[in-house]
Formats: sequence, C-alpha cells, structure tokens
Amino acid sequence: MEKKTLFDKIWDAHVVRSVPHGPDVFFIDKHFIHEVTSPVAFLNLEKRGVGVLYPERTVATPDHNVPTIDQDKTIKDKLSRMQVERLRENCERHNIELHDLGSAHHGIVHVIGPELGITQPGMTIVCGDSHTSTHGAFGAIAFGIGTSEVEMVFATQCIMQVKAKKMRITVDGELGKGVSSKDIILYIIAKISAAGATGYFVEYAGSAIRALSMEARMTICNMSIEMGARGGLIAPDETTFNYLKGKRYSPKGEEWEKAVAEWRNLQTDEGAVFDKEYQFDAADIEPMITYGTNPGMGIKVKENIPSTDGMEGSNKKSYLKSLDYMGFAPGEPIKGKKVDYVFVGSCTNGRIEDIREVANFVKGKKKADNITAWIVPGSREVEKLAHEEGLVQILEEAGFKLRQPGCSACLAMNDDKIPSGMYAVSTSNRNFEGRQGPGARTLLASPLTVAAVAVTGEISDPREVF
Ligand SMILES: CC(C)[C@H](C(=O)O)[C@@H](O)C(=O)O
Ligand code: SF4
Repeated sequence: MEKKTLFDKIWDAHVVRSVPHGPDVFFIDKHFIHEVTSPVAFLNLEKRGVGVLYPERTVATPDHNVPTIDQDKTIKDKLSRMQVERLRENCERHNIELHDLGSAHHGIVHVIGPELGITQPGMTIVCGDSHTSTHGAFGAIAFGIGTSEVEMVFATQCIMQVKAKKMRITVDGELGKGVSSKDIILYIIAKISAAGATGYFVEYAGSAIRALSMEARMTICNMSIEMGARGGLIAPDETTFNYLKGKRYSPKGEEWEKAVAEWRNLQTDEGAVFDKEYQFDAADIEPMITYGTNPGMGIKVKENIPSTDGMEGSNKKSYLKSLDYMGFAPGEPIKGKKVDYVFVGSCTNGRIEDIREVANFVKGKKKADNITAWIVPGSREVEKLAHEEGLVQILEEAGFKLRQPGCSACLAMNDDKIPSGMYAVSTSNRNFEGRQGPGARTLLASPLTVAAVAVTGEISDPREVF
C-alpha cells in the first residue's frame, strides 16, 4: 500500500475534484473570519447575489484593530468601528456565529478556535489570515487565504489549491531549563531562514515536539509561516485528545470515542517520503532572540549579532540596512541592550500557559523602571483564567498593565503602538520594520525571556535572572 504522510491523508480526504496539471478543488471544513479581511468578500458576494453556503462552518470574531481598553464603550477609531460594525451586520445577515467584542469567547481568531474545540484533528481550516497555520497543531491542514478566496469559501465551501511540497522537521531530545517552544521555532527559522520553507507544508515531529503541550505546539505551527511555509502541522496524540475533551464544540459521548479512534490514524506512515527533511537536536536550542527585521534574523541570547564577514554586495547592504533600522552594530553582543517596552500577547504567545509562565517568573519581583510592560490576553477565556488563578494580581504587583483581548501591539492596527525608535521585546511573531508602530524596533523572544527583560530592563537570558 502507498505510504502516506499525515498531510497527504488529510489532503486526499478533502479533494472534491482533481484537474490534470491544475489545482485541486479542495473542501474546507471550517472557515474563520475577522473584521479586516472579510468585508470586501461579503460585499462581492452580495454584488453577485450569492449567499454563504454553509454558515454553520463559519465562525467570526473581531480581533485585529479592536481597542484593548474600554471594550464596552463605542469604538473611538472610525475605521475600526466601521469594520467591527460591518462584521456584526454581515454575520447577522448570513447567520454566522460571532464572538463579539465583550462576549465570553471573544478573542484572537487563532486563540478562540482551539479554545472552543472548533479546531479538530483531520480538518481543513482556512481564514483570511496568514497565522491560520496555528491550528495545524491539532493535526489539521490549516492555512491563510486571500480575500478573493474568502469569497470563494463563502460561496462554495471550496477553494482551488495546488498541493504544497512536504517537509518534515524532526526535533529530538530534551529541552534545557528555561527553553520553550518559542525558542524551538525561532531556532529553526534562524537555521533555515525566513524563506527556507517556501512552497512547503511542514510536519513537526520528534520527541521534543511530542513532549510539548497544545499551547506550545500552537506557538510552533503559528510561526511556520515566518519561514515561508504554507502551514505547519503536528500529528494528534493523547495531549491533543486531552486538550479537546469536553471543549464546547468537541464531539461528546459515543461520538467522542468514534472521533478519537479515527484521529489515531492521523499519523504519517512509516516509510512515507517527504520532499525535504531537517533534523535538529533539542539540546542545542537555547533562549533565542531576534536582532533584525525578519524572524529569521535570530540568535541565542548569549551570542553576538553576526558580523559581516563573508557577506557581499546586496546581501551585505540589506543586512546593514536592517541593523541600522534596529540601531545595532555587527558583531556586538545583544545581551545588556536597553529595552523600553515588553509585550506579552498575540496568537503566538497570548495563551494562558504563556501568561502563567510570565507571572511565575515575575512573582515577587518588579519590572525595571525603564520598562513599560503590556500584557494582552489572547481571549476573554484567557483573561478570565488569569484573574481566577491570581496571575493578574501578580502581574499588576510587578508593574505590568493588563489590557483586554485582541491583536494589539502585535501589529499595532489599534492605539497600542510602540513609539518610534523605541525597543520592544515581544512574544509576537513578526519583527518587520514598523510592525509595532512607525519606527518601532521589535525583538522577538519567548514569554520567559520577555519576563526576564521586563525585570532587568535589558536583553537578558532568563536562566541568569533570579
Ligand atoms: C491583517 C492580516 C491579514 C495579517 C495576516 O494575514 O497575517 C495579520 O494577522 C498579521 O499578522 O500580519
Ligand atoms: S495576533 Fe498578530 S499575528 Fe496573530 S492574527 Fe493578530 S495580528 Fe496576526
């Protein structure tokens, strides 16, 4: 029998029609939508006089440009207000489940999907958002689509897709103390570059991946896109099933048993062939931080910023331009650099486990005077748990400011902007020029490293801060 990868198995089960040498017509199980990439798709749908074929397969939440204070009041920013209102109208008109601002399950789309048990193994999931790859942590094919494809999914529940190439990244061994899944993914991207997985769908495997919680797996799949991949996925196992059991939309009773039995088959067959494979040793991974303007420009916190030795021409020029933006020089240590802001949040690291980690670290400590510390839960559910577990109190005592759920300073589409020229160490996923505000300088790191930076006021290795 043909040996299949996990990706092949899910893909093949969703092909509605294949055209020789053409893209496949591909069925979509779940469609998440948010306020930024859905309005034009709805508008075009209406122009064509077409409805949403399966509203029950569609779930909406406003997250990108919502304010993170006073969410119960009228939104002040005009564009944000219009987009959120449009989303409400469109959901009502088309009978789509909306987790509105202030409601119990409001939050970043990639945080609430898993939390509600909407995201399940074996599914195909899309959203007009690149970090849809997050949902792959459950053993699903999940990827971002453009607005015209959003329209296509509304109308037909299908899209046209050319099957991606397959890559497997295996990380074996045990992670050291103070090293987390964010360090794994920053390490991988630094190794293979921000374009290293272009054209591929990546399966993460190996004992270090298997040992991770669902939250930690989501962090890894989330950032697959930052190395150019279409998406990333991890085969479901007991960790996955335990996470999903009892969630609002998870199958119940006998249905649950049946589902788990099926999900157990969602594994790459032994001997299945990938187009490309990488192997890494968990023991080589240490706390990581980025120093440049793409997520591939990452080093271990203890290392120096790479020198220009061996660089030439346009490579060297763009490298120096990036360092110039960051205000760093080649060859200098990154540790000890002064920081102005820390941001804990986003669909990469805004989940309860991340907030627990930061709170545990800063308990009984105070943030440094030069630091403004923002903590933005990924969802209302995360916010609620953080209160119930006493984490909010710990964080506030340490000088952190808790804001309400949303994408916030991850992309600064709302008022949560890092001022120009200032340094922010952030748990988010992108460090592009201006990502966190015009002129803002972003360094990506794990929640633990961010907590260490908050306390010391400078780039620090969490293993050295007590
Ligand atoms: C606004 C949206 C389309 C965008 C994305 O697709 O990723 C955003 O979520 C981001 O992280 O940059
Ligand atoms: S939190 Fe950041 S990365 Fe995630 S969806 Fe929002 S803007 Fe995109």
